[in-house]
Amino acid sequence: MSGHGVLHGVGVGRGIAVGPVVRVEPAPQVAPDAPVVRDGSPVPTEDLPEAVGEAFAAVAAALNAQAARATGTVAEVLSATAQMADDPALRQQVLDRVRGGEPAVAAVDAAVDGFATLFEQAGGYLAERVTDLRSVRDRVVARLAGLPAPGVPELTVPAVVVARDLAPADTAALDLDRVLALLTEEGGPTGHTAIIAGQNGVPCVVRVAGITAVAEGTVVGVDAATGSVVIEPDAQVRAELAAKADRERALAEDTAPGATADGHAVQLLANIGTVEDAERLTDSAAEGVGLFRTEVLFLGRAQAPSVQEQTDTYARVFRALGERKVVVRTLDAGADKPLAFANPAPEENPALGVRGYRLVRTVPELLHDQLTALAAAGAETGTTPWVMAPMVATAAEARAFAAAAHGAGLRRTGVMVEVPSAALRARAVLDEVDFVSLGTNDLAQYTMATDRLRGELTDLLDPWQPAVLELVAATARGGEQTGKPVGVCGESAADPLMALVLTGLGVTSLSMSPAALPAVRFALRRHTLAECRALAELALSAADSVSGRSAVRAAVKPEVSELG
Ligand SMILES: C=C(OP(=O)(O)O)C(=O)O
Ligand SMILES: [Mg+2]
Repeated sequence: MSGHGVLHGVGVGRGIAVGPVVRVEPAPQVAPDAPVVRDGSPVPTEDLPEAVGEAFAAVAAALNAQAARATGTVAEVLSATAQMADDPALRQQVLDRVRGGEPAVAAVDAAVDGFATLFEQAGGYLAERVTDLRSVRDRVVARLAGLPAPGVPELTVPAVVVARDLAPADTAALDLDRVLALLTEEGGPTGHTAIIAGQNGVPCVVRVAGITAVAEGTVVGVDAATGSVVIEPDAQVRAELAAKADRERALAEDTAPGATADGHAVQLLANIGTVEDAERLTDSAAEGVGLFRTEVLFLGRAQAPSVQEQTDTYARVFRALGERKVVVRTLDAGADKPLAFANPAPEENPALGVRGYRLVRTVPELLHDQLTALAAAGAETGTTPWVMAPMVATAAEARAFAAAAHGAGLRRTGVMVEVPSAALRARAVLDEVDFVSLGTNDLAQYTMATDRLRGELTDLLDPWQPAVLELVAATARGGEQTGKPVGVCGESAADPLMALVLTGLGVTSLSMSPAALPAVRFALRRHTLAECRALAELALSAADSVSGRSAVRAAVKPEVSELG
């Protein structure tokens, strides 16, 4: 591909976009004694208190205006931050310090640090608001120093959003309807930002070296399947991208259930996080939902939503899916998805701590209320949800979860296999529940002892690592021995080549971001089960992840290897 240069990163799912870059400005690097600037000139000392007051007021007004134009979670995140900027106690402390002769930026930093410490000590709801406080700090300091406002910009036209990395709160504040693509310099392909982008059908490429140096307004062409970003694509590149987008649309015309060339059924399902995601599936060929990440409903809250609110939300999802299967995952808080009310105390190793199903040890009412709400929503809509727990390590945990779910009136129970111990003991786990679903994002993290949020270790986190595939194979064997379904709902299911390997290993359903379904369906349709088994053998016997993927790529039908 040509243009004024091509940058490469790790693509998430599939999708193509061409559009102008809008940058998420990073937190300003401003010295504590930097001068306060207004209209390009330094503000005299006697006017500093007025300038500081004006900076806080302007930040609050801008956030409120942005909130008023937004809806849902975006509006909530923005107005919570606006309230902080309007807080009289915070402003007073800064003004007192400035009147006492402290430089303005140092005064803002000191007052914010003081409040942040108090909030952190108070824990719970207040601790969660430290992020809002820091974001107010960054905006006020930027304004005082005469720099552009940091954080997520308001999008007036559809654009390609570029950031160093995005926190879940930043992503929540994005108006995804206007985001053509999301590009980050850092971050990892299984981080929450990438996942939210994937679920909303937004093409996303992470770890794009050099992308933050691209100027605002530059037009870029993004191809998530190949992880490439063309700077100022010429007419030929634009035509190639448009043709590729057309091919993707043509693939989507096949809406028959997932199956290999010889008719071996592999259910093709969608990953969702919200009611809106479920509603978008109305016209999709997805055979159902293989992973409903319920924590999105809990994110950014001071307290867990009530049983009634949860029931209403789950019922809306079940109604949107009608007769189709819905696999709901109970709250997976902790580690990469922290929630103040579920994880109040900081942990040294949160990924190895009290997260996922383990929360039942510390806040059992969370699981109890959620199961109650799921059962009520099932009864209200006449559906039988499949309900599974995340981060289960032992058969005993699977048994306890199934008992709790049955006690609440739920009939179909399962667990995620994300920890090597559960994969190695898959048969014993499956003796306790009706199904399992492999979370390959976490399974790779725990198998390879590699933090999934450390983007620079992506090579180790690769689901093509033969060790990870061995554990998938062990889990699938457990499924064959017990005659129970074994799905995959990690990001790896979205890779058409990997989908063939997973099928060959004995996986019975694949769940992914909806945009990835057509290519996976196409790949399956072009290979028999025996061919998938041979591909699985190639991947398992490879020396490493890179040679495994290349060997599989060289062995598949050419029209599938061309998918990228
Ligand atoms: C599907 C998974 O769960 P999450 O990405 O939400 O942790 C996984 O770990 O693969
Ligand atoms: Mg997981």
